[in-house]
Amino acid sequence: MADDHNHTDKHNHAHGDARLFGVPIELAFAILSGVTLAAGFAVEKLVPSAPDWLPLAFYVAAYFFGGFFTLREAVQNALARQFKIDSLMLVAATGAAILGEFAEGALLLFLFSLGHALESYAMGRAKRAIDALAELAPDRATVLRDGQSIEVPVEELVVGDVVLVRPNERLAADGFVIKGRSAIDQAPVTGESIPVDKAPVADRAVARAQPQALKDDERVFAGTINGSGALEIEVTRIASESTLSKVAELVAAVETGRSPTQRMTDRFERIFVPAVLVLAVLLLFAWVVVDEPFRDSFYRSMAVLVAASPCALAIATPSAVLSGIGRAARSGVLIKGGAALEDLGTLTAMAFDKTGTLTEGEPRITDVLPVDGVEESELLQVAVAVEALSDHPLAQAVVRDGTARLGDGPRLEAGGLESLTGRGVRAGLDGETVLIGKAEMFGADGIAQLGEQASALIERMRSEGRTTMVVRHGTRDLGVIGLMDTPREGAREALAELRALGIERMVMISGDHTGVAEAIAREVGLDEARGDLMPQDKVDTIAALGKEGMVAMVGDGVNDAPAMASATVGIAMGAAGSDVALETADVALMADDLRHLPFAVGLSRKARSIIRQNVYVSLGVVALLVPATILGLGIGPAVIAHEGSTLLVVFNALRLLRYEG
Ligand SMILES: Nc1ncnc2c1ncn2[C@@H]1O[C@H](COP(=O)(O)OP(=O)(O)OP(=O)(O)O)[C@@H](O)[C@H]1O
Ligand SMILES: [Zn+2]
Repeated sequence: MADDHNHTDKHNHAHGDARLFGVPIELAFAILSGVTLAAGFAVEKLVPSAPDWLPLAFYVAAYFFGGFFTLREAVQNALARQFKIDSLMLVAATGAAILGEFAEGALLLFLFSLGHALESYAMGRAKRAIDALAELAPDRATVLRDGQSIEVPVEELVVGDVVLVRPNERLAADGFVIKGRSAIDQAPVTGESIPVDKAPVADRAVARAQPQALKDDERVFAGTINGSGALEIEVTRIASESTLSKVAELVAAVETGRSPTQRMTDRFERIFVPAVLVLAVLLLFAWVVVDEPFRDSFYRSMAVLVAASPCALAIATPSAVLSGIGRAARSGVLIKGGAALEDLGTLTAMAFDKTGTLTEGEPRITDVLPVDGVEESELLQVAVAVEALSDHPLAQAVVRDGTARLGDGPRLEAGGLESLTGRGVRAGLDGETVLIGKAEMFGADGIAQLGEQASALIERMRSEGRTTMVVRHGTRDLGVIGLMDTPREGAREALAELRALGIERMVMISGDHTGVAEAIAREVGLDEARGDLMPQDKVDTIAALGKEGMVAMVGDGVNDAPAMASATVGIAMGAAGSDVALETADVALMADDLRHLPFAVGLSRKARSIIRQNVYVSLGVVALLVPATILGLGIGPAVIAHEGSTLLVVFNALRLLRYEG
């Protein structure tokens, strides 16, 4: 009795796009069934002189058109060793025919097929909202090859091609800008409402070698819309691997059946459906108990089957999940499945990574404080030489700003970098060891204590909210470097909105010093910050929060993967630039914008409430209809109520496509 819930999927796959007289073929058949039924009925009632076989022929035609797709599906299900209670409609219709009630049976099949055709159509709308994503990128691109500009289909683009983008044209490929400036509307991919300014990369070879390190103002995406400047871009990904096609692929593959509500309804159906079958069989023998002909008992039994068929319940959740995910994708929020969608709406706590999540992730050097007897240039030279080997965001900042401060001074060469996770780095320089990292790294694990002066400098800078690192060469502390990252624009606003939505507990978790973490937390309006956490401590913190309720971990998805995995929902930011983030997170915000978070939570809340309404309506209708049919309600009204509730549920779910936050 498996897989009742994916029956609409089958509808769409089995007879997806076929059309007859311009309408979907399933709907056309349903209408033909209605027309032939009406004709048969008219002939039977209005033309007494007509031969008996004439209305019968019309009814048989109505049976054919009304039953065709249901029969085909029943056969397909049977071959796949599955059973759907819908198939019993055929039993009921056959029964009616055997009893000579052709008009009644044809009415049953007509209404049933009409309802299901409309249901498929409505579900198709939610699906089309998703498929439309992939079609945002143009089919053709203008490329520069051997000095000539030629137009090629996007499938023929290769990595390294130079694509010309005219003003106001849609981009055909992911890549980076090599010539020209323009503001690009990235809404189709990232959901950002304001166009993003783009400029050429400084060094093409570097950009080509490390496309994942491209900055927001260099990187461009297929499917986005160019502004008023002409651009030349170098392609970094072939069309089928563009961010847009990945998103479309991930969304299309979304598992609608695994949400908490869906699991509950599946369990319910596993008990309910056999119970209905038993009841129907018992009712066949009603004539033994009450004084009535067998045909009345049979008719009642069929009516009960129709009434009890839980089609609306089966589609209650998938329809809402599909619509919700489609709507989210349109705003640059990728929600991977029904479970993520529903969980997102029940969150009570959220943990945030600091760097790159609540802050811009572009720290700058604010202070360079050598100890007495050391020159600033020596401190910087050593720091730059070692950090050049590390890819930590702090290291990149030290290299960038340090080099700028050093000007044309001599450069040193370090080697043998080893990173001490969550604390700092170690490398060799001039035959001696260099240690760079947070103060807590010193005085443990066989690393000598910090000198007095360095400790004092650290204290002072931390009280000002600076991220600090000590530089030691051999046995000498050279000094301290202070850095500062700016809070992300919109972070404060987003957190306030989340609080208003009822996320009671919001905590920053950071590997940085607690004092620094607290300073940033205050700036963005978070009331709780935990610092000095090693990766494992972050996982433990999430687990502890998880004991109190549903918790999400918001990070960049790259080095927070373990913490994200231990949360109920792992949310990655800036996923448009990172495949890892896109693939590992449960929810991916394509843009680097926290303001999409309240939108996602709000949408999920709405989805949950729609799912709840749908479940109540489906169960409510069945609960009313079953006793009503036992007491004598006819098959016709039962089918109308059955199909009506199914359609109500699907159209209710489609409201999510119009959600505006
Ligand atoms: N390459 C490095 N150079 C200097 N210090 C480093 C380096 N790597 C790590 N550290 C120190 O270790 C601390 C923790 O680093 P880690 O990468 O675990 O931080 P994080 O938790 O990812 O950062 P955040 O909480 O700021 O997002 C940093 O704040 C820094 O003091
Ligand atoms: Zn149905």
